[in-house]
Parts: sequence; C-alpha cells; structure tokens
Amino acid sequence: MQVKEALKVKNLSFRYRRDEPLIDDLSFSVLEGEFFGILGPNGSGKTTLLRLILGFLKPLSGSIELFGEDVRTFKRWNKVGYVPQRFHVEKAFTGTVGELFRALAPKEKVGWIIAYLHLEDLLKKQFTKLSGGQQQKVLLALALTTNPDMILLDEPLTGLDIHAQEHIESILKEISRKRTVIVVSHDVGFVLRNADRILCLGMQECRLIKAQELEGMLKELYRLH
Ligand SMILES: Nc1ncnc2c1ncn2[C@@H]1O[C@H](COP(=O)(O)OP(=O)(O)OP(=O)(O)O)[C@@H](O)[C@H]1O
Repeated sequence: MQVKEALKVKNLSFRYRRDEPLIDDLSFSVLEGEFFGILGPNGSGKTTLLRLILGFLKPLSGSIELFGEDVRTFKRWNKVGYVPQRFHVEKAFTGTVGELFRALAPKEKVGWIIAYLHLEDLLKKQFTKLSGGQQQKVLLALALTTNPDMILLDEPLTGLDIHAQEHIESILKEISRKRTVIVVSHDVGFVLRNADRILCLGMQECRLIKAQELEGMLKELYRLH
C-alpha cells in the first residue's frame, strides 16, 4: 500500500518584513500516520513554520500542500487540529471551559472528546483558573473536536510538572495511533521517545533525521562537546 503525504513543504522561504530570511529553501514531507518532531533553538522559526503550514502567514516563495492540496486553496480545515502555545492563548480565553467548547461546536459534536479526555469536571471552571496540565488538556481537546486526521502542537509540555507531562504524553501517544502528529518541542526526551522522524531547524542547513541519529545532531545543534 502506498503511503501518502499528509504535508509537503517544498523550497519554502520566509522572512518577517525586511528581516533576513528566517526559513530558507526548506523542503520536507510528513507521511500520513507519522509522529513528526520539530526541534531547534529559541528563535529558529519553529512556531513560524507551524503558522505557515496553517496558512496564517504567507511564504516568500515555495509551496505547502496539505493532503495533496495547496494550502492557499485548502478548505478541509476540519481535518487539521492546532494546539498553540498555552502561554499565547491564556489571556484570550476568558470564559469557562464549557463556553469554549460551545463556541466551537454543538454539544453533540464535542461530547465524545469531553468523555474521551475526562473533562466533565472542568466544564464549569474558568479556563484561566485551571492548572497548566488541565489547560493543556483542554487545548488538546479543543483541537480534536473535529476529529482531525492531523494535529499540530506547539510546545505541549512547556511549564508542566512531571506528572502533567507524562499525562499529556500518554494522551498524545494514544491520539497518534490514528493520526498524523506534528509537534514542536524543546523536550528532547519526549521527541526522541515518540517521533518517527525529526526536523532540526536553526542549523546552517535544516535537516531531517531519524530519531536514532538525534544525539550527534543535538551536540551540533546546541554546540555541546
Ligand atoms: N510577528 C513577528 N514579526 C517579526 N518578527 C517575528 C514575529 N514573530 C516571530 N518573529 C521573530 O522570528 C524569529 C523566530 O520566531 P519563532 O517564534 O518562529 O521561533 P521559535 O523557534 O518558535 O522560538 P521559541 O523556541 O522561542 O518558541 C524570532 O527571532 C522572532 O523574534
């Protein structure tokens, strides 16, 4: 059986206004069902790359395809879930968890995900008053409401204690059984444990590697000796 590409990035370049190019001639593909990690130092363009994939930003040149369709004309956004960095959305989410779900989809459509992640007890609580782990779980659930085939996550473990990290990791493992997962993370252990392949940004040349090759790459990436 032929494995299909969930994402295809070809000769992608991007820069903010008149800055130097942040992403320069980047090409890679993510296969359907793959767990794909994106690593790189602060400021190397990981969040920017996710935002380009989601069509929030326009490339300087190059192309991005989702499920074989150009992102500029892609309409099946219910197939793609996005979990932004928790700290980026915290202030915008002023309502209760239940209100957040209701704003996204009718009750009968979100019931499965609330039950699946055991969120019933959180529905009446203000999002901003939840613990970091609970907030992350809700963000994950919000991104899953349409039962997407692919999910993109930006730093899902940042700021969580070890128990919450383990909990979120186990949910992601479960989710990835039936979906393509693309995750940006600074947690090398997490990426190493889960990713089939890893894209390292912020080196002289961006490189795509298998998880087993990561140790040598990290020494180069973070200038370790
Ligand atoms: N809206 C913007 N306008 C101008 N420059 C930006 C904008 N957003 C990000 N940048 C710059 O682009 C660079 C890459 O930012 P980005 O957030 O993509 O990096 P990152 O690899 O995700 O970083 P981190 O690991 O710290 O989250 C940084 O130098 C940042 O200051």
